[in-house]
Amino acid sequence: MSAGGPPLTGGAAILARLRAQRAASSKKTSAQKPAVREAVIAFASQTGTAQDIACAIASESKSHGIASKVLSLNELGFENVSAAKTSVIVLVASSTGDGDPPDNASAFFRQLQKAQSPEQLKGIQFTCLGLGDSNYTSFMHVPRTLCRKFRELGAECFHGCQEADEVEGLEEIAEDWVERLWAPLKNAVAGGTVHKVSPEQEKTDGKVSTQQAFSQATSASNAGVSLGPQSTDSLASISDLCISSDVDLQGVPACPECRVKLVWEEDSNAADVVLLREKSWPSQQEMEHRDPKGLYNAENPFLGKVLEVRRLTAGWSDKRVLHVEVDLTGSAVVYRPGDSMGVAPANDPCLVNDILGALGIDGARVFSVVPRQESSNQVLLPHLHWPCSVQHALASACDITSVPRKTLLRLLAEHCSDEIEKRKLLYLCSRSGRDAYRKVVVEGNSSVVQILRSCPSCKPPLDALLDILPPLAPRLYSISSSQLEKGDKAQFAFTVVTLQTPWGTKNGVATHWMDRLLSPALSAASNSGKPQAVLPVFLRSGGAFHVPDTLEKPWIMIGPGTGVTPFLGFLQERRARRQAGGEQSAPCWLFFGCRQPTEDFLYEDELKDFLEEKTLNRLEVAFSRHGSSKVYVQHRIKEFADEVFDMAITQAGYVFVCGDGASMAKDVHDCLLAILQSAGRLTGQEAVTKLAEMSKERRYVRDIWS
Ligand SMILES: Cc1cc2nc3c(=O)[nH]c(=O)nc-3n(C[C@H](O)[C@H](O)[C@H](O)COP(=O)(O)O)c2cc1C
Repeated sequence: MSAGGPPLTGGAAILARLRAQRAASSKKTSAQKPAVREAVIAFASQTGTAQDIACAIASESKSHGIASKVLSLNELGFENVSAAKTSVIVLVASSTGDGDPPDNASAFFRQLQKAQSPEQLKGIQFTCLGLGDSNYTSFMHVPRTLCRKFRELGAECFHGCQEADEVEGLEEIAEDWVERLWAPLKNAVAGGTVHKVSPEQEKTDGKVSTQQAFSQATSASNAGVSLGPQSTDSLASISDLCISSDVDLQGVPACPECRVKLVWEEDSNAADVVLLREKSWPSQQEMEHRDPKGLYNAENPFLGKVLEVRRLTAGWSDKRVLHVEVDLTGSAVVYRPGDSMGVAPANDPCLVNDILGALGIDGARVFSVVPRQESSNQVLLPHLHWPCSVQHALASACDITSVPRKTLLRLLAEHCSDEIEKRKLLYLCSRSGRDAYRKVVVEGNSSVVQILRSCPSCKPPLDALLDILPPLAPRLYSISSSQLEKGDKAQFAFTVVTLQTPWGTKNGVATHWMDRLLSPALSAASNSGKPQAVLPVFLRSGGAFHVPDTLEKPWIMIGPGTGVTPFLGFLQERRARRQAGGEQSAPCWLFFGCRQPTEDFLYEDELKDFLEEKTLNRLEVAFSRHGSSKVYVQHRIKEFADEVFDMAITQAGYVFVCGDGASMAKDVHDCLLAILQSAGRLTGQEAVTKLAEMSKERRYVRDIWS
C-alpha cells in the first residue's frame, strides 16, 4: 500500500519495490557497522559553489586524518541531526532568490526554523562558511539563519563562522577559512575540549574580516608562487594551455571521493517500466497533479497549458525575447506582482548525447543509487529520482552546462589517460593556475561537455560524475501580470540566451528549452500563435519586491531590458486598484532601457496605454544604440535628480530596481547615491546611510539577477 493512498499496482508497484529494496539494503549494512566519529560536511547550494567547497573540504579532510562525509542538507535530513549521530557539522551554505534556501536545503531549512527546543542540538559542534552577494537585500540570510538556529537549539560553534561575499572574491576568503579549519575540526572530531566561539568573539577572533582575509589570502598566494606557464592574455581555451612537465601544481585539491554506487537494473521488465514512465512525460497523473493550497515546486510542478506565445523583439534582431501566457486554472495558485514563475527545464539532448558518447555509455540503461559508505543510511542523489535511465538523469536532473568547479576538474583530471590533458586540468585546479582557471574556465564560460570535448582521453566513471554534478536548478522569471486583471493566467517574458564563447556557441538551458517547446507555435507571418504546449511551473515569492500597500506614496520603477517585466504586473495592479476607486494615487514613474525604438522596446504598446490613462505618469526610455552616444537608465535618472529626490526622500516614496545585478544595479545604486548628494546636499556617508535606511524600510527594493 502506498503511504495513505490506494495500493500501488503495475509499474508503480515495481518502482516502489525497487526503491524499498535499495533503501533496505543500505539500512541493513548501516545497522551492522559501529558508528565512527566523523565530521558531516553539509551544504546548501543552488548553483554548485557551496557544494564544491564542501566536497573539497571532505576530500582534503582525509589527508588531515579526519573521517568525514559530505551531504546536502536535504540528504542529511533535519531528523537525522543529533549529538549521537552527527556530533560535528561543518555547514557551507549560500542563499538564492531573496534570501531563500537553495532547493537542496529547503526541507531541512523549513524544519530547522520550526524547531524550538533549546536542547535539541545540544552536544553538536558546528561551524559555518556562508556564501553570499552583498548586492542582495537579504545578504547571507540562509547562513546567518543556520548559525542562529543552531546556537538557539544548543549547538556550539567550534571554529569562527565566516562570510564570503562574491563582491570581494569568494575563493580567497573561503580558502583562508578552510586553511584555519583543520586543527579545530580534528579536535572536535576527536571529542577534545572545544574552544567555544561566541557570535561576539567571531567579530574579532575566529572570523577575519572579509577584506582582511582577502588581502591575507592574496598576499599568501603571491608569495613565492610561480605565475604559471604563460601569460593569461593569450589564453582562450584549454588547447591554448602549454604546460611544461615541471609546472607548479601546488594547491590542487584532493580528488573527490565518490559517495555512491550505481546498481544496474538487470530485470528488463523493470527497466522497461522506468523507460516508459520517462518517455510518457507528462503522465496523466502528473497533468492532473493539484495542490489544494497552490503550493508547487520544481519536484512537483503544476503543468500549465501555454495559452499564448509572442515575440516582443523585431524579427530582424539578434535579440529574441518571448512573451508567454500560462493557464493556471484549477491550480489554486495565488500570486502577487513581484513574484516569479519557476520553470523546471531539461538539457539540450545533443549535449546529453555528447556526454554519453564521451563516456561510452548506453543512455537507456536503468540504475538505482546506493551509498558506498556502508555506515550511511541516507538516500543519496534524490534529485535523480532513481531508478532512472542514464539519459534521463543527464537530461533532466544534472547541471551539465554551468561553469565547472575545481573539484569537478580535479575528478576529470584523475580520469584522463593522456598525461598532457591530465596536467592541463590539474594546473587549472592549482594555486598557480588560478588566473588561467578564471580566464579559460570562468570567463570562457566553459562546461563539463566542453571539457570532455577538449580532453578526449577523459573518461570519468558515471557514478562519480553523477555524484559531483550539481542538480539542474529551476529557472525563475518575473511574472509580468496581476491576478486582479488576468485571473487564472500568469504571464512572463524571457530572452533566449545565446553566448559566444571561445569554445563556440553556448545556449541558455531553460530559455532554449522553452524556445524549442514553444517556437512551433510562432508562425512566421504573425509572430504569434496558440501553442499546444505545457510548462512545468511553480510560484516563487518575490519577498520584499512587491506592490506597496499604498498608492499614496510615489513609485519610481527602474527596469531596463526584461527587468521591465515585473513592472507590467505592478502597473496592471495599480490600474485595477485605481479603477476600484477609494485610493489617492501619488506619481508613478518608469525608467526603461533598450537598444533602439524599433528593435527591443518591450511592451511598448502596453506601456504607452498605461501612460495615456495615467496609471503611469512618466515613461523615460534610455536607448543604448540610437544616437551618437550610448545612453543607459542611470543617465536618464540623473536628468531628473531633483524630482527623484523629491519623490523618494521628501515624499518618502518607493524605488524598485529590477534587472542585471552585475552592472546595471550597481550603476543605478551609484547614481542614486550621487542624487542624494547633489539634490539632497548629503555627504557621501549620509547618502549611503539613507539608502540603507530606505532598504530596511522596504522602500528601496531590488530584484536583481547575475
Ligand atoms: C538568483 C540569485 C539569488 C541570490 N540571492 C542571494 C541573497 O538573497 N542573499 C545573498 O547573500 N546572496 C544571494 N545570491 C548570491 C549567492 O548566494 C552566491 O552567488 C553564492 O556564491 C552561490 O552559491 P551556490 O552556487 O552554492 O548556490 C544570489 C544569487 C543568485 C544567482
